[in-house]
Amino acid sequence: AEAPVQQQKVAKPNVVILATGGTIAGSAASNTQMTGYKAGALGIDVLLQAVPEIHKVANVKGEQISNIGSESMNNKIWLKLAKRINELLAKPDVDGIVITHGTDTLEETAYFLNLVIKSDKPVVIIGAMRPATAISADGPVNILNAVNLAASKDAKGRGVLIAMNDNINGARDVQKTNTLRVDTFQSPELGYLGYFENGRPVFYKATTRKHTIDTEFDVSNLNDLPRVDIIYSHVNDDGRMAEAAVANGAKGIVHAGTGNGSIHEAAEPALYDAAKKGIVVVRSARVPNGPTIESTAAWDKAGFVHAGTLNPQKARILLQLGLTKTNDPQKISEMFKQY
Ligand SMILES: NC(=O)C[C@H](N)C(=O)O
Repeated sequence: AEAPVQQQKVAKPNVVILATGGTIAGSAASNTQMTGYKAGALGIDVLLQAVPEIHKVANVKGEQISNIGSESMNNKIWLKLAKRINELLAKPDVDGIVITHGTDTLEETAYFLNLVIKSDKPVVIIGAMRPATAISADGPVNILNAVNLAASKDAKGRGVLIAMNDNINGARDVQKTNTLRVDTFQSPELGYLGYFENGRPVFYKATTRKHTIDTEFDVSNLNDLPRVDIIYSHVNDDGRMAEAAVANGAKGIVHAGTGNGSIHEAAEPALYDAAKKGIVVVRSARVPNGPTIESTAAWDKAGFVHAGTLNPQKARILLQLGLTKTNDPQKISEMFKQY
């Protein structure tokens, strides 16, 4: 008689979900209420109970890092989150991470982690536009897709990924593009990296910009990040906001300029003064698409750095991390070409 075939049990990947708050953990008085709810009201256990299907895909453990609306995200939670992810991913028995987050600053946290996580294992960040209590809440399917992605070998080495509305976006290029709709996360300039097909992640593209294990940034000894302010330019801009940034101890200024990062002539003197004091000034644009490129104006001669396709809020993060290494504008300019 033939020997019985040994049932080979394939071990499921181990995924840790770190919850930070947001609408995905939001609770409203009724299932038709889509706004005016309390963000960050439900704990990680309640979120995961809504999606028992994740346990077929992976061994899932949840941890609560914070429970806030992401409009109130801060350096302290960022550093706690990054350090915890680095600690978890250093363990051989952790295969991937999912972070639940509010959508308002999700693109910022994603890019920050993209630059400071020291592992090529998958890190996926998600949120929701409808509270967990809403009819057709988008959180549960985003959680299921995210666990599939974090458990997938294909997601390795691609930087931090955003898994919302059946699309995969990369942390560097993703933006929240709509205040209310569930298809708000797009990479308008450079496009999606892939899609979910029946929950299975399928990649079509990868970023060529450096991230995770290839960056020079290390948060392990940081307890705070340098202050960098964003100044939004407009008609009749007069440079007072730049003066205020300097007076309040900014180490860097991101100027969200008009057009291709243009600066109002009345605001120029305050920014030149800031640069003379050793504050690094980055020119970015308030226009949602297109790069901010070098300029023949006196701006480049004053040492202002141009942000490329990073929007002001992402340029701010790269400048914060750059300033942990140097305050030489030329070296920071090199970083803007690589990351
Ligand atoms: N959809 C959301 O998650 C918005 C919420 N204000 C947050 O960012 O926490």
